[in-house]
Amino acid sequence: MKKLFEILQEVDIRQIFNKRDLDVTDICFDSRKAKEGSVFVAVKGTVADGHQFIPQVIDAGCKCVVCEDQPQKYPDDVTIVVVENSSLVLGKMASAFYDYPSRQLKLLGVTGTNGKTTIATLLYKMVSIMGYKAGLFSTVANYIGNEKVEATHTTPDSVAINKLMAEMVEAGCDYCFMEVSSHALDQNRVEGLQFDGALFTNITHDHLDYHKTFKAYIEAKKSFFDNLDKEAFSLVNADDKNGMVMMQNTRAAKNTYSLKGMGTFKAKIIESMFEGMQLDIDGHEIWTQFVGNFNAQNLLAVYGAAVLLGFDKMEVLVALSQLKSVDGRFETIRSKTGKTAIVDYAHTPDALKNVIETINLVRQGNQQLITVVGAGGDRDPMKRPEMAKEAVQGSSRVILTSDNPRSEDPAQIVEEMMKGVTFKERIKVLSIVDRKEAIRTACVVAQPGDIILVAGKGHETYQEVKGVKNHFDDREVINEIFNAEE
Ligand SMILES: CC(=O)N[C@H]1[C@@H](OP(=O)(O)OP(=O)(O)OC[C@H]2O[C@@H](n3ccc(=O)[nH]c3=O)[C@H](O)[C@@H]2O)O[C@H](CO)[C@@H](O)[C@@H]1O[C@H](C)C(=O)N[C@@H](C)C(=O)N[C@H](CCC(=O)O)C(=O)O
Ligand SMILES: Nc1ncnc2c1ncn2[C@@H]1O[C@H](COP(=O)(O)OP(=O)(O)OP(=O)(O)O)[C@@H](O)[C@H]1O
Ligand SMILES: N[C@H](CCC[C@H](N)C(=O)O)C(=O)O
Ligand SMILES: [Mg+2]
Repeated sequence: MKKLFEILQEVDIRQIFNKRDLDVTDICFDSRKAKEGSVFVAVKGTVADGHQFIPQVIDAGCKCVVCEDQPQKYPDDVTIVVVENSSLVLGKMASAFYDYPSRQLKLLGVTGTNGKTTIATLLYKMVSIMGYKAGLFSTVANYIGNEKVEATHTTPDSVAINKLMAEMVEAGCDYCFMEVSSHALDQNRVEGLQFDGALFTNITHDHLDYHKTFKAYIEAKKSFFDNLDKEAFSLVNADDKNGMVMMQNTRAAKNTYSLKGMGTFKAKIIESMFEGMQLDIDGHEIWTQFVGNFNAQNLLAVYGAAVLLGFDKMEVLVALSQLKSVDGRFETIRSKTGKTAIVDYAHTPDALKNVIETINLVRQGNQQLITVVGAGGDRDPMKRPEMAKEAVQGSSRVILTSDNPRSEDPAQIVEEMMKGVTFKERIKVLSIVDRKEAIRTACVVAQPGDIILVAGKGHETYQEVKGVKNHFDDREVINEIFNAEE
């Protein structure tokens, strides 16, 4: 429990009505969860406006409301705090309520279209190998040390972040690694957190349904770097054409990583195989259990971030060579008959292109690549034809299927993907809307030695259809089919 004035300490208040020394038991921004003792923060969202629900929360017993527009009527025993921007204030209040946990941890945030989960998870695993306790916020799961906490978002809301981070501090974590999505940046979910470092991977086509323009999408990512303290470090991928843009207005120390040219941290791929690749990182050769140009970039980013966090370079390199692939990212399953399936979370055109290029780099001439891929419903529709185009260009055959259709008709999504396939290319494309059937067909068509890429859902263990999440796991489906093979 805290006093209201304590959690408002770092907040710019425009006006305050009634008393400040109220007891506060929790911070709430959803009227449906408000109770006596809650401070209700009215946030203008993408669908609704929290201000609409102020009468309801007062009825529920709330004695304090933080808002942008002063309500016309409210009882005398309710404190009204008027601020410029409620969602910014929500982050600051949440930090204060939980005793500023981000200031008690070494906190690194990772942003970019692809690679966030991979890099944040590998850093979390790496510092654990080196003997430190760490926390993780990721798409796949959150962790407090070894304790797994289910993730609902890539980056949760600011109250959930601070609550979990306080538990990390309580559990004795020294480090925290966090994926920072563009939605989170746009909605100020990380406001009030003190980052020691920020990392940028890349920016390519995604989420234009939300951000509308690519410029706005870049701006959202860039805001992360604009808001860093001068004691923090930034680390960006210099091989991405918007890498340097991220650091244009930052006060933080500027660092880059690059496989292609100059950079604070540099690496080269020496040899690639299915099982892994030999890398030269900063003049040292190491064997890693990852493949692909993008994974070389990810590993270099992990190395750079760890060094900037103060770890010994040689110790970092040793730990790097011990790291294994992340759940649902380039996960390999082999059949008794010699077929190889790869499950990967590539759900953007760029990720799909990269993963297919990687497979083509290590596949022998006589091995066919059969790609099974779909695109999510209620998400950026513009990426659909692009994803099909990438799949067709790099594969021997393609089966277009359903991902998470959500509220949409999956057959319609497949048709939209089909628009990216030219008439001439159609001969190598099949549409099978049922994902299980699509995977089964790919496995049947494949000959011993062939590779089946099942892309888009990675670690997911459900398929969301019309608001219902049905159990579905690409890896389970593949194992079942492979086990039934003679
Ligand atoms: C589009 C989007 O990002 N929406 C997020 C946003 O909700 P919103 O702005 O739409 O909320 P709203 O419904 O307009 O309501 C506005 C306010 O009124 C309140 N309200 C609403 C109804 C009511 O009865 N009472 C009430 O008080 C709401 O609690 C809210 O404070 O803020 C909520 C709280 O933080 C999020 O849970 C919610 O995530 C939705 C569920 C979501 O699916 N988000 C996805 C797209 C997302 O965030 N994805 C990224 C990953 C993307 C990637 O990189 O791949 C992520 O970080 O997970
Ligand atoms: N550095 C990278 N550049 C491009 N593609 C990548 C990179 N790293 C991983 N990928 C591809 O993108 C997919 C998703 O990777 P990852 O989960 O690490 O990204 P993410 O940024 O966390 O995605 P999300 O926004 O969905 O949380 C991987 O399965 C792989 O195909
Ligand atoms: N974080 C991404 C995940 C997409 C995964 C894909 N399987 C889908 O459901 O579209 C998003 O919300 O756009
Ligand atoms: Mg992620």
